[in-house]
Amino acid sequence: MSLRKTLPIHPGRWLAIALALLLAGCQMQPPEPPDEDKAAIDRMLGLLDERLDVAPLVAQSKWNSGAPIEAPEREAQILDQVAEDAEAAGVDEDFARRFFEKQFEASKQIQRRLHHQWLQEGRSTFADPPDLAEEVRPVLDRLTPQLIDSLADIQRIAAVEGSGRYLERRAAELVQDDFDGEPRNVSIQPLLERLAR
Ligand SMILES: C=C(O[C@@H]1C=C(C(=O)O)C=C[C@H]1O)C(=O)O
Repeated sequence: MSLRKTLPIHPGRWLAIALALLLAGCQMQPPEPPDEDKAAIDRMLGLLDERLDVAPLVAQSKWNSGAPIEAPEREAQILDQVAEDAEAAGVDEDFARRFFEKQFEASKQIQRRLHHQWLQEGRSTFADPPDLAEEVRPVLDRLTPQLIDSLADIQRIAAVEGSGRYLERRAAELVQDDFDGEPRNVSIQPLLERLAR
């Protein structure tokens, strides 16, 4: 039996079939946010990465001074400022609060892991540790208003289809994956909860 008989499709039909397949393929692609929303998400992820990078400096400074990793009065002070700035930027206060609480958690996770590691290694003090109050906390304080501006962007694009999926994918590229990426996951969690898939 010839091929022509087993597959009796008129040559002209192939074009229609190819077009139909192409269209079906397009519909199967998950939606992507517009470029400017992608840029806003990338900006947020860059800031999260910068904030996580500060944690080892905090850990060094506390290793030398013996200060506790948990500093609840410092967290409360940041949250007061956050509440004020969030209101001015039109960011939902509960969202901002939860977001920063997760950033504290991620930072403390890194600090605890490092202290644990240094304890195991029997590490002595660092020769030239950064000063927590004078050098390290000011870096975090400079990031806070930038993060709040970025939260305003995130809030604006929260309903954009595919924004959560895009953030998750880009986090793997733009945010450090130290300690098996656990601090990264903690830091992006409040954003993933907010953004549409
Ligand atoms: C970074 C510090 O350690 C912890 C984490 C904080 C943060 O991420 O901003 C704030 C206070 C501490 O509970 C610090 O003491 O400054």
